Amino acid sequence: MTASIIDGKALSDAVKADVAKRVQELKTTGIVPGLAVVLVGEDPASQVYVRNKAAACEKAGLHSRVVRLDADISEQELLDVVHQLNDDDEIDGILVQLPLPRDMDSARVIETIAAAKDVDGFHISNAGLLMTGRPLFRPCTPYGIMKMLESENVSLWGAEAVIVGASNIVGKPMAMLMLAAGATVTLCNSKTRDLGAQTRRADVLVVATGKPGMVTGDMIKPGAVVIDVGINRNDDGKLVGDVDFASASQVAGAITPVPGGVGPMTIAMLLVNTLEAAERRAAHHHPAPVGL
Ligand SMILES: Nc1nc(=O)c2c([nH]1)NC[C@@H]1CN(c3ccc(C(=O)N[C@@H](CCC(=O)O)C(=O)O)cc3)C=[N+]21
Repeated sequence: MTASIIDGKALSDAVKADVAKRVQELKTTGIVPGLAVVLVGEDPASQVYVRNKAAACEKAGLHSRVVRLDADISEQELLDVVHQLNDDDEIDGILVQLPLPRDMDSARVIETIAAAKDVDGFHISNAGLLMTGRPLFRPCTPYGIMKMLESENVSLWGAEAVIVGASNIVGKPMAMLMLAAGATVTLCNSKTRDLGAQTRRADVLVVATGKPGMVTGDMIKPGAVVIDVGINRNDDGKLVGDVDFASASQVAGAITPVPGGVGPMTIAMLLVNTLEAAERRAAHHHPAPVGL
């Protein structure tokens, strides 16, 4: 069998075109959605992502602001910047690029972002809302994966979903979204005893470990849908996922490529979340009557 390739780039373009349309509608009410991206330090990979996010905002008509801070800034200075953005009426969404340098307490920084502006969905309030079935912001990567499965008509109702990697930003929220969609969810981690025995049960397999080539074709059930969240740069500078694409695509029914799979969807869903934050602001916004 040769898997069909799930085109995340094409779907992300469609999602962003829809966002652009809704942004134009919102602008007729006088509201422009605004995203602030805070980048601490000069990690080259982070620079690329931040540039891509700003470009995507511009193209869809959102206002974006990149706040660049020195790597040696104190945690308190970073918290002050976050407070200012919380109070800034032009900003609907705040994203602090992770990982933060050195000894900074990223949990403390994330908990300082106003939950209503936490378009990453990483704040404990948003994690709790998601877990209890009334999400405000869904974390962008798992949200994008749900969109991809929906667009491929993959039903999760009663399906076996196996997730490899239990991070707060991908694995755990992914499990919550798939559970809510009716899947029986298995969440594996680095201690899982026989990983292949778990992954071979999956109708839908999500791999988010940060280890290139971790999942190979022999670990996949024939015909399964395989979602590769990994973005690793190998020795010759090429981007590769956490799944060994060559062997996996011989067994899977459908698979996401790297690049051009999950990554572009993550950015598209960031725009969706920012738009929705602005739409909620519009719903609460009551301009003073003319003449008063
Ligand atoms: N607070 C926070 N929120 C994030 O969402 C966040 C973050 N921190 N830190 C870093 C990671 C990484 N991330 C990516 C998004 C898109 C692509 C993407 O579009 N990738 C392209 C390739 C880009 C390239 O060529 O390098 C693709 O897969 O096709 C990659 C990586 C968001 N992150």
